Formats: sequence, structure tokens, C-alpha cells
Amino acid sequence: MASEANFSAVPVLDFTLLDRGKKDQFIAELRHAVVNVGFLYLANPPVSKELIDSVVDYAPKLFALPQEAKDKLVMRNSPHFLGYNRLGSEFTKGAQDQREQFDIATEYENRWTPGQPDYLRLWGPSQWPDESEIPGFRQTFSAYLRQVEALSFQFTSLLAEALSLPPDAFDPFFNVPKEDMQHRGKVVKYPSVDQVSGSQGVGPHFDAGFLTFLLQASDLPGLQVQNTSGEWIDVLPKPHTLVVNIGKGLETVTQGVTLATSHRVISPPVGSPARYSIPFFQNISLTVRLGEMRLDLPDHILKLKEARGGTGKTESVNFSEYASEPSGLVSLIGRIKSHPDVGERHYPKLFRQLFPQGAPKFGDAY
Ligand SMILES: O=C(O)CCC(=O)C(=O)O
Ligand SMILES: [Fe+2]
Repeated sequence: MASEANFSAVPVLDFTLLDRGKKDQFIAELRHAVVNVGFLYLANPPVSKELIDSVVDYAPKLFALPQEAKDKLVMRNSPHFLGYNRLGSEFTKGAQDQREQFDIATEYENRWTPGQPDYLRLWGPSQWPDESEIPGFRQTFSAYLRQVEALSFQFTSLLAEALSLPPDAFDPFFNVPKEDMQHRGKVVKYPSVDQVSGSQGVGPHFDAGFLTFLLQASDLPGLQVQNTSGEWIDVLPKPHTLVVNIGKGLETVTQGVTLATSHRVISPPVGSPARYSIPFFQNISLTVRLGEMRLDLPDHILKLKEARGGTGKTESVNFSEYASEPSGLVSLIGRIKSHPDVGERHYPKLFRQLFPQGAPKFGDAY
């Protein structure tokens, strides 16, 4: 019997159903999408169209800055793993990813002092390009990330309802107040396959945290998600949508009822322009231990998982620590594995525990 999770397309949910007296329909569609697919398009999201147009417009301009200006913002400068990475500096399961990227984040003032756990240093200021080189970039991206942050919290309430939980059921995973948190974003460039060495934009991986909200900033194919039969399903760009997907953290706390789905990006075809994307990764509090925070899911919801049958094909690495460690440590370990050069410089002790033989040449994206 074909399990329901052998989806052949990513469902589209229209956010305006909520304002049109059709919340029940939205919630039912959301339940189906998070349980059986782990990915959805959110059409007409409550994010300003002007801001979306503006960040899409800025993306190529950011990468067109002189190499020297980009290298000034290199991630190695930052204990918060924020900043620039050149093409080819990340690997996924041993194979080189063909993408260039800037990690940025919502504003956050770091209050770590020596003696406190290292993972409390994970959040902090972004490295922004010079205002004179790309005027308005910082303000525009900060405003965009703020709006997606607000959406992300609204979305976790809707998700709670879809799982027959009270709307505030996910609150214990966030800081109090919720605004006292940092969420991460990226601006990513995938050059066409003839410009790079190989077609792996980014290899198959799971996202780590709670929810990801992805803006596909080019009208190009490339993003694909894997169903439980192992087939790769295209997630072609659709105007006025964000792509939303479940991270391993959320999958863990929902006891696997919601699905973190493996996905990858294939480099754009020969001769085509570069593909740009702008993901937003919703974080959870650095201090929560997910293993201690099971949600009280009702039986009829737990049964949806059995009805679904299988889970994704891609092997999951890096997430076993969620069972016992604070989420901040899980994230920090993931970041050091992805960016060993940053780890070696800013977290030498933990770096040596993870890599007793010294630095690998490249880090693993996941
Ligand atoms: O660029 C994309 O479309 C997806 C990127 C992605 O999956 C990631 O960076 O985690
Ligand atoms: Fe991803």
C-alpha cells in the first residue's frame, strides 16, 4: 500500500484563508502538510510585498560587491557564525556544495560573560556590509527578518492548533519575551553549473531548528524535496509564496508526528543566470533540552504518524544530541562541524573535543 507520505507535489496553503473565515480549512491543510510532506508553500504570507521585492533585488547586488568587501565580512571573524562564506567552503556528506553565502540574523545583543556556557555566545550581531557600498541593505534585511520572525511565531500557534494543542503550546521552547531571541537568515547564491565544479548546489540535508521560511529569489528550478520512496520532487518558485519546512528540532519535540524532510539544491542549468535564495531559520531558546520537553500530543494525532508509515530516506546525522543536551549546545556543535575554521578560532576547547585529530579541511553543511 502506498503510504500517504509518498507525495508527488508540495501543497500550497493560502494564508488569506485565515482572514476569510476559513481557518478550519487552513488548519486541516496544515495538518496534512506537516505530517505527510514536511514542506509547504505559504501563499500570500503576511510579509510586506515591497520588502520581499526589495530583498530579492538586493541579493545579486550583495554578491556583486568586490571580493575584498565580501572577504572583510568573513564568518571566521564572528563567534556567532555570522558573515560571508566563499563558494565551495561547505561540504554535505563529503561532497562540495557549489554556493556562496552570507549568514545574517535578527538583531541581538550578546550578554555572554566568561565562565558561562559557550553556547550562550552563539547569538550576537551580524557583520553588515558598509552602508556606502550597498545603501539600505542592512535596514531592509533587518525589517524583512523581523516580519518573518513575527510570522514564524504566528505559524507555531497555528501549528499547535493543527496538532490539537493549545495555541501557546510551543511557548516553552522560546525565550520570555519571545522577542528576546535571535533567528538566523542567509542570502545564498548558486552559480550555474558551467561556472562551478559539479551540480551540487547543496547536498541532501535536514534543517536543524524549528521552522524554515524560504524565499526563492530567482525564477529558476533547483530546490527539490525527497519523498519516502526516495524520489526527488521539484519545489519550483511560485510568486507571492514562501516555502515553509520542518526542522529536526520540531520533528523531535512532536515525537516524529511532524516530518523534517530531506531537501537539496541542484545548480542552475548551463548558461542560466545564478539562482538566489533567502532562507530564515526559526530558533528555539538556547537553554531548553528537547529531550525533557515532550508535548502532550493526543492519541488521534499520534496515530497520524502510524498512518503515514515511513520517513525520509536521507540518513540523519548531528541530531542525536537533542535527546539530552541544551539546544544551544546542539546548535553550536552543528555550527562547528559546518564551519571548523570558525570553531577552532572561537571555541577551541569544544573544537578539540569534536576534532581531536585537528581541523578537517572543510565543514559539513546540514
Ligand atoms: O536555497 C535553497 O533553496 C535551500 C537552501 C537550504 O536548504 C538551506 O540552506 O538549508
Ligand atoms: Fe535546508
